[in-house]
Amino acid sequence: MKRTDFPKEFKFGTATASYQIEGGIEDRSPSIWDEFSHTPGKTKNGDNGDVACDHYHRYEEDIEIMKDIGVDAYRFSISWPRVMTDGIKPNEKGIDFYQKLVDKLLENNITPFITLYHWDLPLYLYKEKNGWLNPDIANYFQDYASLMFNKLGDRVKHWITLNEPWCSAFLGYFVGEHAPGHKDFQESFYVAHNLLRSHGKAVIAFRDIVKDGKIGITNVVTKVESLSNDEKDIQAAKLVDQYINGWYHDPIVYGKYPEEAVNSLKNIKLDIPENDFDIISQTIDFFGVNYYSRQVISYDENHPLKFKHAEGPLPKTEMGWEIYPKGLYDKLVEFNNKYKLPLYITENGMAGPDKLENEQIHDDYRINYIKDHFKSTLDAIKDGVDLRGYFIWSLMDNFEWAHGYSKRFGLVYVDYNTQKRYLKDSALWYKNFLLNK
Ligand SMILES: OC[C@@H]1[C@@H](O)[C@H](O)[C@@H](O)c2[nH]c(CCc3ccccc3)c[n+]21
Repeated sequence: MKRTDFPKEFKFGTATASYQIEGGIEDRSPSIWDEFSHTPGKTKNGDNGDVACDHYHRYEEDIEIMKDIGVDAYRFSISWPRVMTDGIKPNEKGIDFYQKLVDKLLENNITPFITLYHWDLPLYLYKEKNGWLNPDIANYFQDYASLMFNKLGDRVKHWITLNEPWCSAFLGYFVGEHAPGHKDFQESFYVAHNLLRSHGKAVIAFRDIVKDGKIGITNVVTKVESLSNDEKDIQAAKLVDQYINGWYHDPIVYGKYPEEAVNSLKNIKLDIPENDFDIISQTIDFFGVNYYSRQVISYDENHPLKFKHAEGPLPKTEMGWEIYPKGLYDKLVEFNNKYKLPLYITENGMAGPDKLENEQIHDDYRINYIKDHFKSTLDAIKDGVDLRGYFIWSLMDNFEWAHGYSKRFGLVYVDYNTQKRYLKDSALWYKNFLLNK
């Protein structure tokens, strides 16, 4: 498989997120992830993003590395608390950082794709305004989005409103594994709804400000399969697919939540003002798909959503996620048929047992993972999927949320003691692939 097997305009890239790589906390106000990671017991080894990959001070070097690898595009997120103090007052120093970042990318012919929200909500908005639980958060988000569109929209034409609202709502407000660490089932549905309303308000602003731009939303897209042919397991898997995938895609395209999932939530209040879906279902230009693996589901009476995860038999990554490239093909074809929107794979990659030896990292497992998922991508394109790009997660090893720095997803290895970067064999492979070798 060669690069020229893909459409000429297809964009190959790599991706990161602000809290996971920037550090530079001295020049920004705090986010919910600063408070969460500094709370004992919340992250592995008490790791936090205070320094991370020190990208805030090393962004020029990191762009040089991307140039060397030869990527067409780079997906990164803006730190809301960096560009607006407490999420409210524009901070010119923070805005200036992203101005320089964008200009340096463009100088190197790397197309910027900006994610407005990749989980680092300004702490003030959480503490004083109740964060995503407050319907008014959509106005704060629209103000933030408008500021960024006005400041960067002349040069940045590809925007993603939210990264994985499912994670923000479910992991942040029900499971409690992510910031702000709530464990309230009902809250997680209010949060999901306010995230979608915020998305819609940002799209409305975008249409006024960046008339020649493209905007979408990225969600985790997981292939959900039933553990058995037992009717209960099949039904449980179908509902999980609706809770994770449908819940964040159907309202945007169809203007309503998935019916069976709604009906299954007997004791969940979803008292929704009628025009909310008019806001949420603003036309978008693409869906971003973050694909990593599948979930094997069986029925479980004791779970509020009546399901439990089953251990699949396939080889797994360091995250314990099965390696399942067929799932990517299946979801791309399904989404293409169901939503009829252009798609970007905004994240795909793996955490590996990466070891630095003689300034090299031999990650053949990651090369094979990427090749297998590229193959699924090419098969989907050949079968008619309107797929426009693929961003490998991640450019470099970084802060992996509750796992801290214990999980390495990068094409580039980061020695956190020295902040030195080392291209892994997978980065060298990607470089040759992009040269069509
Ligand atoms: O876990 C690898 C990456 C994160 O580093 C990204 O920030 C995030 O966008 C992202 N999403 C997923 C799939 C959903 C998921 C997120 C966190 C934990 C478990 C599953 C994997 N990843």
